Amino acid sequence: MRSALVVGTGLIGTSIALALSRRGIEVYLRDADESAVRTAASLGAGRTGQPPQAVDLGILAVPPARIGVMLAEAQREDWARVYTDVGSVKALVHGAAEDAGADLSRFIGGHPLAGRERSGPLAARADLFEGRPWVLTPGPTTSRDALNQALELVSLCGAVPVVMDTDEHDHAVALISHAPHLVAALMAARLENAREESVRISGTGIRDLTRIAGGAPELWEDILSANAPAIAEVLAAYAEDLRAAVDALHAVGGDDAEAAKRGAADLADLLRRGNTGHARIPGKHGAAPASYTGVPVLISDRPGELARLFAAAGSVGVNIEDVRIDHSPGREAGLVELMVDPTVADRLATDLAAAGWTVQS
Ligand SMILES: NC(=O)c1ccc[n+]([C@@H]2O[C@H](COP(=O)([O-])OP(=O)(O)OC[C@H]3O[C@@H](n4cnc5c(N)ncnc54)[C@H](O)[C@@H]3O)[C@@H](O)[C@H]2O)c1
Ligand SMILES: O=C(O)C(=O)C[C@]1(C(=O)O)C=C[C@@H](O)C=C1
Repeated sequence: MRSALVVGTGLIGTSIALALSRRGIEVYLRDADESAVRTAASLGAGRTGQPPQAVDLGILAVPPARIGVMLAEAQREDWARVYTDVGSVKALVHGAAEDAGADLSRFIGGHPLAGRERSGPLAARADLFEGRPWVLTPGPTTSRDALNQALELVSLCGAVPVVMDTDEHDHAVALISHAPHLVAALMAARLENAREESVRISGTGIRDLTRIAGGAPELWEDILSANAPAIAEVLAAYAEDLRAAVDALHAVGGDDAEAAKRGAADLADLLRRGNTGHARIPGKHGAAPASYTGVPVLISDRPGELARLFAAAGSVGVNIEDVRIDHSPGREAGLVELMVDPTVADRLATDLAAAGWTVQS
């Protein structure tokens, strides 16, 4: 691939454009919102303006409901040789593209399973897709050229291609992305009118569980509507489990000793199922989930402090696998947990402490 056009320079489009530009691809940017294009260009994601001729790959990174019609229009105006999209649902996109009269042989559906709870070009990151699954949904008529260009895109973004059919994809994301998003929103919505005294003491648990509830409501309304039946099926299963959990809790808190025992066993069973399900979620690069050890370090709230801490870990040869930051508003310090291989955790704690960092035990 030599050239690409990204339509929709928000979080995902700009992240892709940044990754491609860094790999030397000539990237053109387009968006209905002029300021989004200008911002993306100023970040180094590519150039504004019309490409002089059709580019190798057109990447449609707009909300799912817009993709089908946009593909047909792009093909009529010959923006690119072949196209892919990044929409979070796939059957609707393929159906809408067909209804709009698009040439499906020059299109392959795509969906990177990476994102953030923030929108727009300023939230973009060139490394957003590193090691993440990127689903491709070729149809019966998809050309070899479209498949190859999409595979090259995935590889240039550092992601891992996974081929699926559209229905299989939509059922899978209902379970692992869309229903969880709704539940996160339900949990966060409970805080809307909660007492300030309660919300103030929120810890990392509720923060982790509700992070994605911060996503843009317009985009998520579009995504959820486009995959509604599959999501409703998953929610109905949650509802059964919730009913059982409520019954178990009532029994545990009641006067009947036998019922309380059964209720406790039901709760334990649910929690065990949770452990098993959680353990199945793949870790980085699609590998089996690794268990890392956290090294908690207290840092002051000064610009550059985090970068200095990462550099300190790097200088003693330790790879940081993940990081959690607990930043309490109004405090001058934050707690950073460096997640590392268990075999190097003690050495890292000792070396950081020796270098003057406040490592918590
Ligand atoms: N947010 C995520 O975590 C995530 C992850 C993977 C895939 N996706 C998918 O990526 C796509 C984009 O999501 P995002 O999070 O980048 O959203 P975003 O809101 O950050 O960006 C979308 C951009 O599309 C532009 N746009 C909308 N309609 C347009 C049109 N008709 N013509 C030109 N530009 C138009 C908007 O102005 C905006 O700049 C969606 O299809 C979404 O389902 C999102
Ligand atoms: O990490 C996040 O913030 C996301 O919302 C990412 C996430 C996901 O559910 O994993 C959300 C929607 C996309 O279609 C793909 C990825």
